[in-house]
Amino acid sequence: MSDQSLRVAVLGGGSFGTALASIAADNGAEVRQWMRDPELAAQITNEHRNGRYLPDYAINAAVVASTQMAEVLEGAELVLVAIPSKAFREVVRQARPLLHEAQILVSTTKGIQEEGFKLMSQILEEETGFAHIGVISGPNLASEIADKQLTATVIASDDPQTRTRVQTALGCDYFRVYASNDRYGVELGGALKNIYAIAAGMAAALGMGENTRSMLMTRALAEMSRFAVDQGANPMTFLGLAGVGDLIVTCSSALSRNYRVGQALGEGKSLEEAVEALGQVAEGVNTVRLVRDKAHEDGVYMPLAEGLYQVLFKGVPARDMARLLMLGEQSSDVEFVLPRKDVQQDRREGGEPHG
Ligand SMILES: NC(=O)C1=CN([C@@H]2O[C@H](COP(=O)(O)OP(=O)(O)OC[C@H]3O[C@@H](n4cnc5c(N)ncnc54)[C@H](OP(=O)(O)O)[C@@H]3O)[C@@H](O)[C@H]2O)C=CC1
Ligand SMILES: O=C(CO)COP(=O)(O)O
Repeated sequence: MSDQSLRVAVLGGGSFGTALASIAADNGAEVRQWMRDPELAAQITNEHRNGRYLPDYAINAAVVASTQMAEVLEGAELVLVAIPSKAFREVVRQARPLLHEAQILVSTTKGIQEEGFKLMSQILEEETGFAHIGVISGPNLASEIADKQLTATVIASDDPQTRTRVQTALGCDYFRVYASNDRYGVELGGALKNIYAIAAGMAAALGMGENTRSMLMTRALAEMSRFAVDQGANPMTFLGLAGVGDLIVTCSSALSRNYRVGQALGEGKSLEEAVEALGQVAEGVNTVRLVRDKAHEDGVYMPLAEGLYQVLFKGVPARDMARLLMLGEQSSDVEFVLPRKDVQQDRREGGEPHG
């Protein structure tokens, strides 16, 4: 699927941005990558290595990195934005005068902006008003992609041109790109699963078994899709790569930064110590707080997110919280088949004291 005519710009010099830049270059595109660290930019361009974020992997030698955003964006048809959610809007604002309407803008970031509970593609839309906007999300551990492990992702956009252009730009013999038109659902899936990855890392550190991990992941999927439906997303999206696919990988692997934060917490470190030891962004820490608050506000039942919030921010010991969660409501397995309210009703009619 060689794409020699294409120019790709990647904003962000972290692990995922670098892995995607290398794929596009493997595919024959002319790739420029922007970052603010001049030493790292020189290392990528000259040594074809990202010593800070992906030290063990070779990057395609055609990737040219720079701290000059104008050079990177000039002539780019496709712009991938791989910047953590806290700095995303600031970087898009910096880029805005250099962008033009014909460009395809794609977020790769799995996080939420606190003000207005905005997802990253909504920020792209607000800041530019462009028509070609999309999101990449899926089970995509950056180091495995850099190692060319067989991987799949999703490009989600309601714009067909965005979907097909990204499929040809990034699809290759080790990276498959599936299409979705549920941009909101795909993006929400990527952000939400980080919450449960922290919980899974914590459960592993506490010595909990495989049954527990399976229960956690499956109930996480129920909780994520319940929240998504409340927010107007299509719950079927959660059956795909950006839902259950990303949930599986992030809840199973210490290559996930969110999982590693959970592990550190389970080993008894404080949140500050866990985040500091990681040295990179774990989006889930912020997401758990935002989602828990939003769920409260909107009346969505999210016991796992609430429990994790109590552990992270209120000092409740993780093991005590796990026990408490086991005493919570025994509700419907798949609530799109048997609604939760029907189970509650059955229990009331059956004379149970607690609904
Ligand atoms: N890594 C992965 O496996 C995957 C990550 N993602 C998502 O991709 C998003 C970001 O990519 P990822 O590469 O992982 O991130 P990293 O944490 O590896 O790197 C973050 C990058 O963003 C830069 N950055 C941070 N703040 C600013 C700022 N204010 N101005 C300019 N640059 C800034 C950093 O620069 P500096 O070094 O100078 O601080 C660095 O280049 C994450 O939010 C994550 O959800 C999605 C799929 C997989
Ligand atoms: O999103 C990811 C894998 O799909 C990476 O997760 P982390 O941000 O937890 O490393």
